[in-house]
Amino acid sequence: MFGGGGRKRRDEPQSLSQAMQPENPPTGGRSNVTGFDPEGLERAAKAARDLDNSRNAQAAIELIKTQETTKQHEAAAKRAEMDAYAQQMRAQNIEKEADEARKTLDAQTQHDKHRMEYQDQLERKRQVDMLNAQKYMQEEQLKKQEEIAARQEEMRRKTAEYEAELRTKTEIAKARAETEGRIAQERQNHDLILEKVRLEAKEHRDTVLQAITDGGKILGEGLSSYLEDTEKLRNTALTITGIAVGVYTARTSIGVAGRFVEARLGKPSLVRETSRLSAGQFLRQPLASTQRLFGMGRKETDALKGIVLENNLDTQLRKIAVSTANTKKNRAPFRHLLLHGPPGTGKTMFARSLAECSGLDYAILTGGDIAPLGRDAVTELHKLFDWAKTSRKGLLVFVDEADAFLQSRETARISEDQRNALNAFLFRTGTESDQFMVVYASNQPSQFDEAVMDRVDEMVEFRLPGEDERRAMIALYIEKYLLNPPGRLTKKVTTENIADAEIERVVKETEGFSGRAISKLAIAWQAAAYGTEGAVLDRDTFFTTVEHHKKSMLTKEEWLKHAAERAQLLAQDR
Ligand SMILES: Nc1ncnc2c1ncn2[C@@H]1O[C@H](COP(=O)(O)OP(=O)(O)OP(=O)(O)O)[C@@H](O)[C@H]1O
Repeated sequence: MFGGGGRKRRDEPQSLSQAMQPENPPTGGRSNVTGFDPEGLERAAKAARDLDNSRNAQAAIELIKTQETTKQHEAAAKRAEMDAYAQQMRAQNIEKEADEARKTLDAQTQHDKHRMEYQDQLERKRQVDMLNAQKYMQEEQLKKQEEIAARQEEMRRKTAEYEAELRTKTEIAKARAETEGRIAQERQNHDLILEKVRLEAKEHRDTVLQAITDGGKILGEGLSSYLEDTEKLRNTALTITGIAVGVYTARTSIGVAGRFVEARLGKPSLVRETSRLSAGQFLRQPLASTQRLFGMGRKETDALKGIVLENNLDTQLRKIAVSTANTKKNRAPFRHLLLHGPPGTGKTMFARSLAECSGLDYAILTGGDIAPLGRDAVTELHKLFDWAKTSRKGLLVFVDEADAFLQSRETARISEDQRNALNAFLFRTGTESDQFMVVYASNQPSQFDEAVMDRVDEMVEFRLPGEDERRAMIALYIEKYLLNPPGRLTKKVTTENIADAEIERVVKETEGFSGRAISKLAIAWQAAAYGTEGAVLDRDTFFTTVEHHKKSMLTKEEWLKHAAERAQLLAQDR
């Protein structure tokens, strides 16, 4: 190609014989010095010459050339193949590299994710630690404040004692000085005083003698005229009898009032409401109170009056009421009850009614009142049970929201004071008693301490009212607040276009309502009616009020849900 077209190269042999010609032909014939035998070469040269001279030499050369070209083409094809192969390999390499890069990126992303998660965990942990530290600091602070308060109280007490002691000493010294002074003076004035006394005695004697003389004279005259007048005699007898009766009544009343004042003063602060008579009540309703005191009033016999319950629960509660009344009659030990279920389902109502029907007094306390009492809670609880023991009739102690106070000592985080209060409560309720029965009410009884659970003899579950119960409750409260409101002065409500179909619709719409919610709904109907001229409740207002109530209930539920979630998160963080 580079040799100038088809020109032959300078050293290229022109023929086969040339090609076979030895370059340096041996000069000295057959030499055996190197062991090389030239004869073969000569024969080959001769053969080549023969070939040159042959007619087919040119064709043979052409053939060789053609073969050579073919080989060159083959080599080129091979090269192209190799190039293609190299290309393919390069493409594969690129793909591999991309693959590797992707994997590296994935690994990097994963690593970053783990790092972020770890950082997040660290951050959470840091916050939890911070919260714990803050809590610890607050507790420490509180402890310190309590210690300071205790120290101050101690100092105040000591100062007061010291002051009292000083005051006493001063008083004694003053009294002594005064007495001594008076004695000295008395001694000095002795004669004068003697004279004065003598004169006073004489004067007194004269006055008395004169008075007796005058009195005798008047009395003699008066008595004789009085005895002669029978009208006056009868009047006198009546007056004396009246005075005697008055004195006797006053003495008895003072005794009774005294007993009530004592009872009132002794009422423990933990008791929020009680059926035991108080002095205030006695003064406000003397007649009713006296009747109650001596058990003269009309006694309720139906423990479930005004309480709407599903059939099974109704039966269970009636049995409890009968057995409690018999327990009291037979002076057997009372059984303790646990009433559990959602708020506003009638637990308190039943406890009150149970006490009334079984002839017991009742006292209502709330679990939430115990914690704020701090270390005084123990004393107050002892006071409560001591007071319970003084009840003549026997006392039903109703502990509302009991879970707030009787939480498990194992799981719940309760303070030392609460723990002591719980222990005091357990101590006082540990043995059977025929003086008081405890009725616990709770929305979350699962949080109770094991020992409290152990003290419960019977458990009763109150559920949200079903359709039938809601129907009965709506009827009950429509009667109570709209058609026949209690009290002579309360105005009756006139309903317009409200019949069974409307009530039925409300029964459906109030699904999920508690007894309390239904009674509040009836009160809202009443309020809406009182807002009109003539106290009328029409159909539209009837349903709008229900709608409004439902919305409020949903909002409340939302809030409660959020509060529960927040509490859960807090608990997790802890
Ligand atoms: N079963 C019911 N039948 C009739 N009225 C009911 C019933 N349940 C609740 N109510 C009404 O709801 C009011 C509140 O009921 P109660 O105080 O007995 O509920 P509770 O279960 O003790 O609630 P909490 O757990 O909040 O103390 C009652 O005064 C009454 O008007």
